[in-house]
Amino acid sequence: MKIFNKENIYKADKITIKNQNIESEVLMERAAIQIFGWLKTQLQENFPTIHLFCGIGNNGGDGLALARLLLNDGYEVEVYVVNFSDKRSDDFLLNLARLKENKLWPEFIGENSDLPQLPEGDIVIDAIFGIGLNRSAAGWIKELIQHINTSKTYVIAVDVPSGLYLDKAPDDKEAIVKANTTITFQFPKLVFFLPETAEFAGNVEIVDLGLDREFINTTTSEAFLISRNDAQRLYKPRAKFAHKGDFGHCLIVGGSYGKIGSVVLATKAALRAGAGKVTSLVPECGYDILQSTVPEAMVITAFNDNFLIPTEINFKPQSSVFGIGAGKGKKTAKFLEQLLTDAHSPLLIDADGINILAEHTDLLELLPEKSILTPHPGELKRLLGDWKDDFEKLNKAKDFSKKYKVVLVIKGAFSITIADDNLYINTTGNPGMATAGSGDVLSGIISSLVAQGYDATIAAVFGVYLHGKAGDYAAQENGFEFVIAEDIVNNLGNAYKSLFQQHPEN
Ligand SMILES: NC(=O)C1=CN([C@@H]2O[C@H](COP(=O)(O)OP(=O)(O)OC[C@H]3O[C@@H](n4cnc5c(N)ncnc54)[C@H](OP(=O)(O)O)[C@@H]3O)[C@@H](O)[C@H]2O)[C@@H](O)CC1
Ligand SMILES: [K+]
Repeated sequence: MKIFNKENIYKADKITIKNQNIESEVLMERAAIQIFGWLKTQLQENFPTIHLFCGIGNNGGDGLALARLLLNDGYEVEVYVVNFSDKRSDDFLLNLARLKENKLWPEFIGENSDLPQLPEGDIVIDAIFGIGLNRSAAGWIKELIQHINTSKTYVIAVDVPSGLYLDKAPDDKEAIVKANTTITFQFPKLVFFLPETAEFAGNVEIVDLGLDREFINTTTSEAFLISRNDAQRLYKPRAKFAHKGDFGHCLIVGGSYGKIGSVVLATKAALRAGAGKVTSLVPECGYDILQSTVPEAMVITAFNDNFLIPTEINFKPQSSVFGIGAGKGKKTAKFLEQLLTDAHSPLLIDADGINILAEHTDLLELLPEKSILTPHPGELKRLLGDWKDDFEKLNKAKDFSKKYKVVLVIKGAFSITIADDNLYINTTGNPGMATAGSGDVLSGIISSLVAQGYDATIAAVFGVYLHGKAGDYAAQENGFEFVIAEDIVNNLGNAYKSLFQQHPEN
């Protein structure tokens, strides 16, 4: 699903009005109807008081239209106009008049007004600012936002939590509504998925306004949200007469004394994700462990008991993983250099592999094109240096990916894959996956997909999706705390199957 920037959202709005030959207020009504429908479904037979805070732009107009629909359906509503300017939009004014026709006169809140009481259990609709925010909320508007945030109401933001910019980091986090749910129109917004700002949006619901399909399809976007429909399209079906040679040979290089488990997990994951053959290369201390825990894999060893040293590899894998559990000793770093120099196919570099690259930046030049790096934020910092906010982090990551022609997967609650100037944001996964070995499983999955012939960017995007989905199945069964990395591997089958189920369970 495309994530549009502010300019393209406004364009989509305009083109729809023109092509569908409608007035702009029709889109506002569609927006209000969508939120009304969502609320009604959630509330069922409950009728809490609903407090609607409406600005004077079109976000406020949406709020007023929603207030009318709720009022006419018998809900108890309290409507406040947050009267920060006299530049009221036409559709705001139209909906204000319609509300008055329905005998509801909103209360106007200004600089010296008392703030309304917001009793626990009531609902707040935040329609103060939408995508038109152009500076931080200040003064009494900020106080109102804080009043909403400290209340014990359930807060639903219309389109965007008021005070949150779409295209830059907040300059005052105290001046942003903290929503429980954000119902956003047509397009997901990037800031809802970035670590510093996701908390303001809460649960995100995307509702359709019927905006111009052709414009959406033909307009390019730099960012995408990957949901089930997108993942489904990435899947490569298997031919009936396929044989294991068609699904590639994946090499997993890693491990050191006490850390052979990481290679076991990645090896299993690579096999379960579908690689035709998997060979693991470990120090000798790992030989028995791998042979007995993963009999399906082949094992070769470095001539050293406890850590990896340069070792000759006498076959050409279609993909390789380097770094998991490897440590970053001198000889291990030398081995990475050898692997990079001899590589015939993209490498996936994780964990200590990334730390070695950060310490020996000359090695970066040797990375084969389309290699994949999968850092968590700490490893990314070692690679890129510090950043002041999420936007700077993404820009630095994009520059890095372009410079070295590699795919970056930044791991997190919403993992982000960066390649060719594009961002792909993952939607699967859960806090149960914050557990040892989870990243090793991801490395195995992605590398397995590369071995099977998936393009590196697609392998990363699809692999991250499958990994999260498998983790969701694991957590669904036994709860977040119970999940260990092995459970993620064991649910990969469910993750694949869910792509094509009519009604997936999660
Ligand atoms: N696109 C679509 O498809 C559809 C969009 N729709 C809806 O429209 C929304 C966008 O509406 P919008 O453009 O009128 O902007 P909005 O967010 O209401 O605010 C603008 C006002 O805020 C003001 N202002 C800004 N910052 C401020 C500050 N810190 N402190 C004080 N004032 C500040 C600014 O004033 P100014 O800067 O000019 O002083 C201006 O008056 C969108 O989010 C969605 O809800 C739907 O109706 C249907 C289809
Ligand atoms: K809002």
